[in-house]
Amino acid sequence: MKILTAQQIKACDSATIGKGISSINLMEKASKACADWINDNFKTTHKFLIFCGNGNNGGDGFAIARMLYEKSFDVEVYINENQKDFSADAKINLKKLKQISGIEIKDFSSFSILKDEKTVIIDAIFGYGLNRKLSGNSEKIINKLNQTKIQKIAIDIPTGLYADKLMDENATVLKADFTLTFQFYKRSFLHPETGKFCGKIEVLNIDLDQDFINETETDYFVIDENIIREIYKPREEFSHKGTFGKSILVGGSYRKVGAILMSTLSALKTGSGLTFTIAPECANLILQSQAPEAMFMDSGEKYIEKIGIVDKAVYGIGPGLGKEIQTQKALFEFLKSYKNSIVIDADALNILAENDKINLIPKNAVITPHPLEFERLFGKTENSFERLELARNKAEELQIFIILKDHHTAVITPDRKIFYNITGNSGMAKGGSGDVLTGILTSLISQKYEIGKACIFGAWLHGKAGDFCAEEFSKEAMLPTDLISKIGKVFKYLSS
Ligand SMILES: NC(=O)C1=CN([C@@H]2O[C@H](COP(=O)(O)OP(=O)(O)OC[C@H]3O[C@@H](n4cnc5c(N)ncnc54)[C@H](OP(=O)(O)O)[C@@H]3O)[C@@H](O)[C@H]2O)[C@H](O)CC1
Ligand SMILES: [K+]
Repeated sequence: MKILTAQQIKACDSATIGKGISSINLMEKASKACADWINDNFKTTHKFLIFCGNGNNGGDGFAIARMLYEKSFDVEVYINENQKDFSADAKINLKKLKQISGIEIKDFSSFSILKDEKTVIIDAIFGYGLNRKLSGNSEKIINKLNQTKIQKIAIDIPTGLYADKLMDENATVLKADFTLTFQFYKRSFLHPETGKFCGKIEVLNIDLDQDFINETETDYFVIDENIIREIYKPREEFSHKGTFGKSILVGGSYRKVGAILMSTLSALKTGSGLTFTIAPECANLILQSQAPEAMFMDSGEKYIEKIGIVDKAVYGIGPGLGKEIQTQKALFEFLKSYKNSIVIDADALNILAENDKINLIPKNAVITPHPLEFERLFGKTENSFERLELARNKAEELQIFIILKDHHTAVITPDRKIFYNITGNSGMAKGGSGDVLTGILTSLISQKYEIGKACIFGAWLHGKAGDFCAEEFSKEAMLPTDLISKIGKVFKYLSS
């Protein structure tokens, strides 16, 4: 799914209006989508306080108020009486509202904080037209609403949040429980500093002009199921284990064998035909007993001393690798002569960063840093937006794929495209999750998925398995090893 900027969405609206639907009818469609969602998710015993701005976000609010009233909800509307004139479409909907005697229209200042959980706040003050930090009455009312401990629904975008960038320093932003947004995710929904204001996001289709959307260039995408179902290749029946590639997982060190075991198991569970693990002798027993399907190639007693090159294989290197000098030398030697596909994670990334050997990362490699590992490799950034721009530059400069792990993991490609993943949850923020991802990615690439597609599919699959785990075990109790056990359920979900 494409992510468009506020400017592009505005242009998309005009293109849609140019195709025959009037702007007021587009607003009616958007507002109806919101009113229908609210009607499906709240009982008529709920009362709605709708706060409206002077632009089209406010216009949505007026129309939603009318529609909820017609659906027998109790509704009150609040406006900023000394704000300047309303937009044309907001004016039309305000006029319609004033003809309904059953709806009171009050000033923001008459709102007082309440506790009644049967009352729900709807924020229709500013949407994608926000172009400066809130001030005056709009800042005051948002602060007041944030102190009100009742449910809040933001229309299109929580007021105070920009669509495409980080908000200003000390900006006031509505903390919503739900965000009902039109047609597209906005980038600010997908970054940690800004996404935390959105609550649960519902993307409502309002049939914007598909030709315009198809023709509009963007570097930003959300990984949705349509993309995944295009990438996923059901397994061929007439095949043999060689058809499904050869994965080599490299890692493990004394007292840190679990990491490479999890990578090995997740590579197996993701369907790799032949799976080998290069690890020190101390890992042999646990690997051979816990992952009998994998073949074990030892290298050193307590830590890896040499990394052999196996032909026509894909390597996943790093989990539990440790940073012994001998291991470091083995890694540098290996990377100097290895020319095939590779996933580099965890300690392998840290070794390269600490020894300033980033130039050893082969072209088309996949690196999977979390923010701290990213910072060690490429330097400090002020925020996640800056970090992503730096990742785009580095992916292009080094011609590599970067999977930047965060609440919403982002896949960055060598041609500077960004694919945000929206599966997964905080239950995955535990040691070992990254090791599972490394196994998944190595396995998919060894099964001849194009590297970029393997990154997108692997990030989505990893998160989807995490969502199944959260459902079954809770976010607190789920473990990375549970993730591995749910990989099969994701494949069954995809083939259903
Ligand atoms: N395709 C869609 O997504 C559709 C969305 N719809 C809704 O339309 C809004 C966007 O409406 P718009 O009128 O462009 O902008 P806003 O309502 O968000 O803002 C209104 C004006 O407010 C001014 N502004 C901006 N920032 C501030 C601020 N901090 N303080 C005060 N005023 C501010 C600005 O005007 P200026 O002239 O003052 O610059 C804004 O223009 C979208 O979010 C949806 O809710 C349509 O209903 C249908 C299609
Ligand atoms: K809003």
